[in-house]
Amino acid sequence: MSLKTRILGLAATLLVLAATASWLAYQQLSEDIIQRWGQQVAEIQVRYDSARLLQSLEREIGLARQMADSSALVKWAEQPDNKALEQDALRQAESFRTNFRDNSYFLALRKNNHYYYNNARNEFAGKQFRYVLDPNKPDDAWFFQLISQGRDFHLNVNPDTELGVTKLWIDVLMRNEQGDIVGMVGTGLNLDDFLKDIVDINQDGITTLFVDHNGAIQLYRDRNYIDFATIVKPEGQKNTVDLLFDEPEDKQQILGMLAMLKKRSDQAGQVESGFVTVDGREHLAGVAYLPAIGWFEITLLDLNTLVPRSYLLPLVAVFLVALLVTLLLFHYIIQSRILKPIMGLESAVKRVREGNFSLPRLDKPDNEIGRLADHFEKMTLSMKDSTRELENKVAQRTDELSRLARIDPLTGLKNRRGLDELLDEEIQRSRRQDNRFGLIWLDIDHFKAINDQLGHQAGDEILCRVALWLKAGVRPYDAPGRWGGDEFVVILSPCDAHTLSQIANRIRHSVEEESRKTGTPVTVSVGGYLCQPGDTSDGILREADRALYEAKEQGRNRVCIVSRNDETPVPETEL
Ligand SMILES: Nc1nc2c(ncn2[C@@H]2O[C@H](COP(=O)(O)OP(=O)(O)OP(=O)(O)O)[C@@H](O)[C@H]2O)c(=O)[nH]1
Repeated sequence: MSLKTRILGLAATLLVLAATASWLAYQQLSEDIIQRWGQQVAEIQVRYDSARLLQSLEREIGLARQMADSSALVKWAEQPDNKALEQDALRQAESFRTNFRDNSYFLALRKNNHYYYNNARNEFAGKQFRYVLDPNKPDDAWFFQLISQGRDFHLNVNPDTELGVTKLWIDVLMRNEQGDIVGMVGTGLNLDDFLKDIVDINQDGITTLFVDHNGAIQLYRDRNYIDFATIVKPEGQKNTVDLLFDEPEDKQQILGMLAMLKKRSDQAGQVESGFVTVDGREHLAGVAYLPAIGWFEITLLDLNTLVPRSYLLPLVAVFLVALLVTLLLFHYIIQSRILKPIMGLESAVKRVREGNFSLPRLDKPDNEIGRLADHFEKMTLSMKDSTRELENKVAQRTDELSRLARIDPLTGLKNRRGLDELLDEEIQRSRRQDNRFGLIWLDIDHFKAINDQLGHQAGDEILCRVALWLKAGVRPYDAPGRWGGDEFVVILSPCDAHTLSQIANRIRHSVEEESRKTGTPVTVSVGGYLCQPGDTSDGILREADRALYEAKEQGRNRVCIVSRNDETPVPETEL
């Protein structure tokens, strides 16, 4: 796998890992933030809603309590048939009516179960006695139930069928000095107005409801859930708060919170919160106990509406785009600073390995790779120089060897190989140009005897001297050479019969004369042949050898020129 593929793979893996980690962190963090925030908001909202309810009710409850404590009312309740007391009491009740927010009151006497009522329109002035409460009538059960429970104060959401209104009733027991219950007074608040003020708040995602100490729903925006006349309903038939939740664990959680808060009712301002599912949506529920009225306030926050996670999505998008840009940048840097220079370097190394020292322009980023490329370039240049130098030396050496291979080391003349090559060239030229050339083959006479008498060293010196005389005796463009032992060959080109004879004789004479001067006289026998176009190398040598043989045969120290049958041998000519 190439480095580029690996780096791209690594970058892609990193991208996926980073994106996954970021997404998980975002999920966790956003949930955490929303939970913390939600819990604080839930607590604030619960306290705020509780305060609003209590603020609305406190004054009414206070007035109802004052009314229940009114001595005129208590006295009359003890003697309900006393008309004077009745007048007094009803006057008193009417004064309370004008103070109640709803400008209405009710008054029920235990002794005769008489129920009195007047409303804002003073509709029942002078006829406040409305009816007699019947213990066997379900609509009147509230009165008897409250007295039997002996709870001094009670809030009751109840439709009054006689009066045709649904109200939130504030019921306060009247007690005489001995503490006996003598009746009940209170006022009612129009439920619709009250719900509008306290519960139907126009805040998206926030639901407020109130439940009584048993968990029965008392104030809720959906009237169908309100547990009207809860006091007279047996347990199990009440619309309790758990009806709002889908999951059994949520129901248990909420009921558990109610129980816990009730237990800690002495600690003011306690709020419990937890996550629940309502209508399939996750909500944060905040619950507070209101000891003043014996109710619980529950606030449900739909967190997805209040703080949709999508709010934070642009953040994730920005992060992902930043990540992508970073990776692209990373890829660009890796590509331009590492991969491209390395690939260039690799192809350069390949070229050099194949013997091509001309490098393309290498990328040299300002890093280790750039420095490596620089070193490689310099190394290649130096290799190129030394290779060229080496090649030159080898060529020189080869030329030298080639020259030496064609030179006789003793005399410095061409050796047999050099003469062979030259002979071939002359044969070619003769054929091409249709001209003739001469070949002289000479041999020192009785050289063996010289060697034997004077020694091999002296023999060598004589060979060298003969070579010098030979060179001096030919034309500058003729080629003398040592064929081997004491035999020499001269190629004369161009040449004719006369020149051949003339030079052959001059050589023979020169060796005889010059050697005499050295004190060691030697003579040579010379054979000559005038080569014709079309002659072969073997034929030429054979003819020259034959001429030399003739010269030897005729007594040595003489020249013998042979020619083809159609030519006359040239007689020896003295110089
Ligand atoms: N000193 C010396 N002697 C050589 C060299 N090469 C060959 N010889 C000797 O040269 C002699 C050649 O003798 P031949 O050509 O056979 O006979 P020759 O004595 O010259 O007699 P003819 O040629 O018949 O006149 C031999 O004794 C070789 O040993 C050499 O390089 N140096």
